[in-house]
Amino acid sequence: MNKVLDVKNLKVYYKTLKGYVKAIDDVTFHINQGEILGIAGESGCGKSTLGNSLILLKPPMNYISGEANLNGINIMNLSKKEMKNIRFKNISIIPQYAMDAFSPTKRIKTFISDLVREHGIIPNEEFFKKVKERMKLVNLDPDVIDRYSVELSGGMKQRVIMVISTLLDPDLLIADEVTSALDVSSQRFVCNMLVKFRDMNIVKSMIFITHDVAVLNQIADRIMIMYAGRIAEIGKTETILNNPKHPYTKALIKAIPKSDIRIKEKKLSSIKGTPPNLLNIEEGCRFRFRCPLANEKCLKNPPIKTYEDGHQVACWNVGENNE
Ligand SMILES: Nc1ncnc2c1ncn2[C@@H]1O[C@H](COP(=O)(O)OP(=O)(O)OP(=O)(O)O)[C@@H](O)[C@H]1O
Repeated sequence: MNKVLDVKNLKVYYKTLKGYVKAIDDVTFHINQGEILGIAGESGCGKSTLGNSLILLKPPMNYISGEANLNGINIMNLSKKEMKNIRFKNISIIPQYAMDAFSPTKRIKTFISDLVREHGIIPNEEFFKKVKERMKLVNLDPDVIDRYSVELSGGMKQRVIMVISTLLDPDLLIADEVTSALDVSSQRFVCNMLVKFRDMNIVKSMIFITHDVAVLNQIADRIMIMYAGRIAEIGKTETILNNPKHPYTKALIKAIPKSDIRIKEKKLSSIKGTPPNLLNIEEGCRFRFRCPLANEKCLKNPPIKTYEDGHQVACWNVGENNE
C-alpha cells in the first residue's frame, strides 16, 4: 500500500532555559493512502506537537532528528519557502482552537481572504466559487460568507474551517481536536463530513487528533495511542478498542463510560498518578511510574512488539506471563 506519510524515529523537542522538553521522542509510524489515523492520549502526551511539527517548526520547537516523509520527501529538511509551497496544497491542518481565530468584527469572507492571502493564495471570484460549492457539501448556506462569526454556531464555524483547510485537496489533513468544543450531534456531523471528504478523495489521508479515544470509533481506520511523547500502541481501530494490549491503552479504554461512549474526564480514573514531566526525562518506559506490570526491565526503553495486522505494542511485559 502507498504510504502518504512515513515517519521514522522522529524527535522534536522544545528548547527551554531549563533544558529540552522531549515532546516527541523517537516516534515511528506511517499513514497509507486513503487512511484516517486517529491519535489519542492524555493531555500533554505530544499529540499537538506532532501535528504542528509536520506543518511549521516554530521556536521553541526544535527538530532534533529522524524523518517525516510526505510522498517520499523528508519535510523536516525543507526550507521555510519550500514548506510554504506545500502547506495547504499537500499538507494542511485544522489547528487546535481554530474556531477562536474568527474575529467578531470581520465578515467570514474577509476572514477567509486574510487567511489564504497569508499562504500566498489570491482569493478571487473563482476561489470563492469553490468555497461556496464546498460549503454546500458540508450543509452550509453559501451566504454564510457574508455573515459575521458571532452569527454562526460553533459547529458552523468548524465547518467553515473544514472547507478552507481542504480547499486545495491536500494529500494529508491534520485535524487537531476538531470535535472537542462541539456538542455530540455536531461532533458526529464533523466526523461524518471528514470521512466523506476522504471518500470523495478531497483529502487523501488524515491524522485525527483527540484526547477522547471513544470518538475514534466514528472516524479512524487505525489508532495510535501516545504516552509522554512516545507511541504506546498502534493498531486497527477494532483491535485497539476491543483488544488492547498495552496497560496504558487498557486503562484509557476502561475509562470510557459503558452507558455513554464519550470520555468526559481527561484523567484516568483507573490509574493513579499523572504523566511524567518531559523536561530532561531519562531512559526507560515512561509509563512505568503508573503501570501495574512495571518491573526492573522497564528502566530501559521498551522494545516494540509486532502482532497481527501491524498491531504494535511498546512494552517489556506484554506477551509475558499471559499478559
Ligand atoms: N511552547 C512550549 N514550550 C515548552 N514545552 C511545551 C511547549 N508546548 C508544549 N510543551 C510541552 O510539550 C509536551 C507535549 O505537549 P502537547 O501540547 O503537544 O500535548 P497534547 O497531547 O497535544 O496535549 P493537549 O491535549 O493538552 O493539547 C507537554 O509536556 C507540554 O508541556
